[in-house]
Amino acid sequence: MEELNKKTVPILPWMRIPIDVSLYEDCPLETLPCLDPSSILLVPEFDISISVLVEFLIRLKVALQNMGISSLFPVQVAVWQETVGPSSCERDVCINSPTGSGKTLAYALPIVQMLSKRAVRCLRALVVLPTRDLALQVKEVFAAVAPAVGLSVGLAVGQSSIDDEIAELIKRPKLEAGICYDSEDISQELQSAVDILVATPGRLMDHINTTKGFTLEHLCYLVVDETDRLLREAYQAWLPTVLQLTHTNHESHFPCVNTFLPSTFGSLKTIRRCGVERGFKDKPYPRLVKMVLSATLTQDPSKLAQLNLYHPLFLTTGQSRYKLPEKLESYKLICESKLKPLYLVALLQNLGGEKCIVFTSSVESTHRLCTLLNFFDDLKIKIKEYSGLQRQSVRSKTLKAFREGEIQVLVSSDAITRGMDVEGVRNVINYDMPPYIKTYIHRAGRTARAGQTGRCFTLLRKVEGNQVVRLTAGNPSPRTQPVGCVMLHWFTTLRPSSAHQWDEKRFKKLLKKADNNSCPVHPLPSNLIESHRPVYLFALEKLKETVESEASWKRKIGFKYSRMGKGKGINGLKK
Ligand SMILES: Nc1ncnc2c1ncn2[C@@H]1O[C@H](COP(=O)(O)OP(=O)(O)OP(=O)(O)O)[C@@H](O)[C@H]1O
Repeated sequence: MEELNKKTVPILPWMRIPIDVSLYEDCPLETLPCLDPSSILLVPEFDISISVLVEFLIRLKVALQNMGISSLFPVQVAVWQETVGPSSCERDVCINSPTGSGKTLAYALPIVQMLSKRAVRCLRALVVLPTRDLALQVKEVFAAVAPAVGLSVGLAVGQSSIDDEIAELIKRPKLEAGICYDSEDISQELQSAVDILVATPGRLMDHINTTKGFTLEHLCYLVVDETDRLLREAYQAWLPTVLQLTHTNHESHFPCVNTFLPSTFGSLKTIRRCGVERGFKDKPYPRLVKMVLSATLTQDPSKLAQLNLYHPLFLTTGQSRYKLPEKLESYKLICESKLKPLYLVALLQNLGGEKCIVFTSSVESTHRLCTLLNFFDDLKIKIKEYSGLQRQSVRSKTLKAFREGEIQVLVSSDAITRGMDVEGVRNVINYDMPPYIKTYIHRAGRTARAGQTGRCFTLLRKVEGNQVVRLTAGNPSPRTQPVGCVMLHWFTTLRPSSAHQWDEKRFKKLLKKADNNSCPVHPLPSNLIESHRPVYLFALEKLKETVESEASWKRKIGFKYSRMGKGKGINGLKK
């Protein structure tokens, strides 16, 4: 169902009549409707004085300019027009827009603008993202614009202890000396310290279940970013829980919801109060507006049904379902399976130390490949791994160094790089061919962002038929085979089903699902490849020693490598 041909008509009727974002153009901030202070006189429904609002709009524009933004991108203009203004947000919004097209600001700016009219502080916007690094990235965007209009942004991702996080999110009443309040009474007085919360599902559920004073009853906006990824993972039923807690009627649309809600949930269950109490004049029940986004938004009705969307408005770019960034150039390199690392080294040298992300198919091969590459001292490129097997603190440190340019090459598996926005990434290399077009889109989308140019290289294995049969039939154990064979086993996943089909053929089929699918061969000078061969052989020997010593160390400390390696990393992320 997911890998539909690009010409397939969506099943859901509202997806068949989209708003085409490609018909919009960049819009300078000066001419953006409703960001111009004079335009607010046309919209007389505020809880704060007009003069304060005018001041806010001026400050919001300055905040955007301080971010280096002088005009809005097409998707941002389209979402702005559909969400801000007199007919604001009567419908939920689904956005399918290419990687790097500016989806974060597309929802952050309207939310901040709309909430600038609020009179009292309470949690009104919740943004959910699948990973901590992504949540941090999105929080930075909100933090750059929200304070300009007096809004406060919080983060719930488990980066700090739960107590520290609660202290940031909940404002406690000042206790008078000598008076000891009952904790139950205090909960009546507690108030949100933030207007906007950016969260990962796990930590969000912790606060819903246990944090006194944490409530979603005032929520006006729910953003589900990287929707297709979040819908794949149930994460303690976070979505039905949030929808139940924000539902305005006494009748639940989710009759089954109570069956999985934790027992502590009962005391926190709230019926959303009327709008006047929440600081919205003349609107009895400001509806919860949902915004869902992805570069590869699912069209699967059963998956989208989980969101319980209200008259959804579908914004997409162009006719094709899968769209690559306009200035992305795709190239392929075809080589023998056992020479892939050698080609990669030559390619990295060819790219001359430009910022680059190398994608592999698993956390294990990420680790091995990165270890191997670091034996090539001549490369003079700082290379680090970034994978779900690492602790969050290690990952964050690596990402920071990559952002700051101390590291030039990041070797990574898929799970944690979706949505990652690192300035100056000029190249993406698919060391292992992506299995799906969606994977290709999200990997390639780490470059050619925000209208910049970028290149995506894919290494394809030229496997001889008899070689495949020999290897797959024998299934050689890395322990008993000579180094060359061991490496071949480690660096290539030869599946019997693919024995008859070269990567090239499968890759061509995969790319056909995207609009701009031309992918010429990237030539590498053979002398460049050959010049690394002696070090390659040495590096393979060193890698073997390293892997063996790591394995014995893990055995010693009782590390259950096989359990971690099969399907999930230590943080529960799929490989
Ligand atoms: N109007 C703008 N002018 C200039 N730069 C912008 C503008 N809007 C966004 N950007 C920049 O574009 C980059 C990509 O934005 P963003 O991360 O929101 O893309 P995205 O569509 O969410 O991508 P992905 O699908 O990969 O998550 C960011 O570096 C952001 O700062």
